[in-house]
Amino acid sequence: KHCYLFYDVNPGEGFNLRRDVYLRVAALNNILNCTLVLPPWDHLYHWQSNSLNFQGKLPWSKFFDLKQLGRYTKLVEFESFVQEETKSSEGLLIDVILHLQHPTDLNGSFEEKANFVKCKKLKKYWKEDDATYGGPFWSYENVFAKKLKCLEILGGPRVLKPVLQNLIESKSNRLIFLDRAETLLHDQFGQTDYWRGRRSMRFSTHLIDIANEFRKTFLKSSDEEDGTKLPLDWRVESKLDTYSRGGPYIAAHLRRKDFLSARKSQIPSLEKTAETLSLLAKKNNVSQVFIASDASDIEIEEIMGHIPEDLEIFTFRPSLPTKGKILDGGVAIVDQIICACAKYFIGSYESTFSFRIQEEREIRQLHPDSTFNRFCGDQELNCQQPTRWKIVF
Ligand SMILES: C[C@@H]1O[C@H](OP(=O)(O)OP(=O)(O)OC[C@H]2O[C@@H](n3cnc4c(=O)[nH]c(N)nc43)[C@H](O)[C@@H]2O)[C@@H](O)[C@H](O)[C@@H]1O
Repeated sequence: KHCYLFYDVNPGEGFNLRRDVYLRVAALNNILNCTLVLPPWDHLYHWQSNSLNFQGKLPWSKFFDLKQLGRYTKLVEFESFVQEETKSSEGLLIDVILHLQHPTDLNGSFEEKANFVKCKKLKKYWKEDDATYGGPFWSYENVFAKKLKCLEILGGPRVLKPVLQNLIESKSNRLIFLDRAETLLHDQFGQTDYWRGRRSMRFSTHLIDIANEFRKTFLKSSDEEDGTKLPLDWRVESKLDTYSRGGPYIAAHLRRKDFLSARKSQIPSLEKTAETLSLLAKKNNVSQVFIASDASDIEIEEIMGHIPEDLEIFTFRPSLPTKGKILDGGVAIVDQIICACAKYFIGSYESTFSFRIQEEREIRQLHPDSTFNRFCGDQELNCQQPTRWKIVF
């Protein structure tokens, strides 16, 4: 019988870390030859727009191009799967929940391992009756599971494969749910297979169109002129002879909100931000600056107040109807696409949002010097720049 792999991530994690977890699970799915059931997007903590209501139970097609994703791993959207699987309205019964957790006792050894342990204090799952568990399951009510197991794991798909194979082949489990999937590591971060998966994560066409329209209207930028055009099918991408040019603007990802406390010493003041942007625009010989940020309008205005008059600052602020359609998650992706096509990019310290932009720029083959940059805190003396995780084909 064919196996299906479900998963979920610690609820507090943001969109861009989740994208990385997806790659690890997709790599696992590939070596198991199962079908990955894409976990619906639950309302994430960072999706805070007052003008929008509940932004949960979202399919992946809202943000990504399913056809391209499907060229890396076999997959299906959750709702399509449920419709197919449960022809009646009885709900979905998963065979086994595998709750992943970090080993409690490492003894200083970082050897890969996976061991079943007794499940402790898992309040989020409860017994419906002797044979079924209830749980959060992406806010869906009609989903249950037959068994719950806890697995301490240190490692990636390679370590998990035999465990899952055993569950599938010997114990005839067909629907397997990996919870806390962020515990799983990459087998080969930054290698060819990683980049294959990463390149398959093309954004939805409707979001790319919005970003391109913005570039054309405000930034005199287009893929044709900037050399940032990608082939229709990611599988035919290959190394170019020269680096791409990028659009006639510099772009910044300025992470504020919780980073103001979480990364206090590495986040610059608004005045210093403005100073850095002015300098970079001059250095790159451009008069346009695009800012992607979770900053408030007031903070953006303050930056503008410190910028010389010959420099134009742009932010993507969609109309309400557009925002209602693409939601906070879509707005963030449009911001990322615009940053991905700029002549020069500067991001924020250890933000996965910035990391994903850097990857997009590697995929478009812009010069690494124009990509792996970050803002420094006002007091940072030796401001180390981001690691250069360069694309390999
Ligand atoms: C410290 C950690 O940082 C992690 O954040 P970090 O890696 O930056 O990046 P993310 O995990 O994506 O979470 C940040 C979220 O904030 C919004 N956001 C941040 N920057 C922008 C922007 O430039 N434009 C738009 N439109 N939205 C932005 C967006 O919803 C994004 O997914 C968090 O996920 C963790 O929960 C934790 O807080």
